[in-house]
Amino acid sequence: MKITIVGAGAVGATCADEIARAALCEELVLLDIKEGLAEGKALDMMQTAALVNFDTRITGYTNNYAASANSNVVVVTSGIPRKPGMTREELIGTNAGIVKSVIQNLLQHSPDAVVIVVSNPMDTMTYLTLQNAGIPKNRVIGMGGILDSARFKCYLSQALGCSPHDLNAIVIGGHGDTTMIPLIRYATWNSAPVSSFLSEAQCKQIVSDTMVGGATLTKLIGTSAWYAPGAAVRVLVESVVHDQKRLVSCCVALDGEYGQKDICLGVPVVIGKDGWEKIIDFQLNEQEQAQFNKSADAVRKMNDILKTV
Ligand SMILES: NC(=O)c1ccc[n+]([C@@H]2O[C@H](COP(=O)([O-])OP(=O)(O)OC[C@H]3O[C@@H](n4cnc5c(N)ncnc54)[C@H](O)[C@@H]3O)[C@@H](O)[C@H]2O)c1
Ligand SMILES: O=C(O)C[C@H](O)C(=O)O
Repeated sequence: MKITIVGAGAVGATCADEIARAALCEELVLLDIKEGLAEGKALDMMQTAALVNFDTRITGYTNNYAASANSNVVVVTSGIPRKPGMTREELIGTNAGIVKSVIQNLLQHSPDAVVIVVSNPMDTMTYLTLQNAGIPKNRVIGMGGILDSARFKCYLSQALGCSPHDLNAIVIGGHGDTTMIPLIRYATWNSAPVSSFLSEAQCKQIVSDTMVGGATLTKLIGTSAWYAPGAAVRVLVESVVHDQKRLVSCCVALDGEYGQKDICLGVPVVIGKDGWEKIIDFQLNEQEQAQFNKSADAVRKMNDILKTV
């Protein structure tokens, strides 16, 4: 098994660390445009192998896509992160060009890979990837909803005073401060609806905290997050590598599902060895469907900007 991660910055390096420690592949390639960065981070991580006991060979390269040849999974984290006060959408002008060229280079050497898109604005970068990759839609997965769902569970566990492991909660829609839809109606504490234990005001607060989860971290840190994003990518990669069929929220191409077409947006999907296998219909109620449609409208507007950048 071979995995390549492009972008050896905060998120890319954390993904590599998580994937190596979980022993998901024999070969892990880290690529960056910045001279020496991927080489250095790969070497640093290899020096943890004897301490944390993994056998993955991690190598780093500057712009050498030949080294990524025949990867089974590729993860795209290259691009700029936002700064406090910015939205993810503001990154489109810089990141669209980066993602487009990175995808072309990657697929030239690994035409059969499953592609995981992380760079922001992620929904639009996933759409851009799908438009340019020329590979089956099931092999293009945007990472966002799985991270947002983990944040949702974090806030729920704090309010309930419970273990996040005992929670089931999912966020669908766009991966944006205003486009995310935490499905509170479906959130359960080991099968019991969380609304049985939390007031309406508490539920509302958790939903709004979840939606701005990334912005809150960006304000605190000065740049965007990497630990939970890296762990979220690892869960997706694990489900592909071990054909686990995990049901998680990911950004995928919709063709009529959830009432939307010609767009990539977060929905519950089953992830297996060939990418996302099927979309699961959670039967949204009228209000949730209206929120989903509004989210799609906003993401579609962002996708339109691709024509001009
Ligand atoms: N989808 C998500 O849930 C999610 C979560 C966290 C971060 N992100 C996004 O991921 C991206 C990376 O965030 P980060 O914190 O790692 O940023 P970072 O600045 O730490 O790292 C980005 C890396 O990309 C590299 N890069 C830039 N252009 C490149 C190119 N053409 N080829 C190869 N490498 C290139 C840079 O040199 C840098 O090392 C940002 O766009 C951020 O918004 C998304
Ligand atoms: O918030 C960001 O800009 C980065 C990422 O999308 C996140 O949710 O952590």
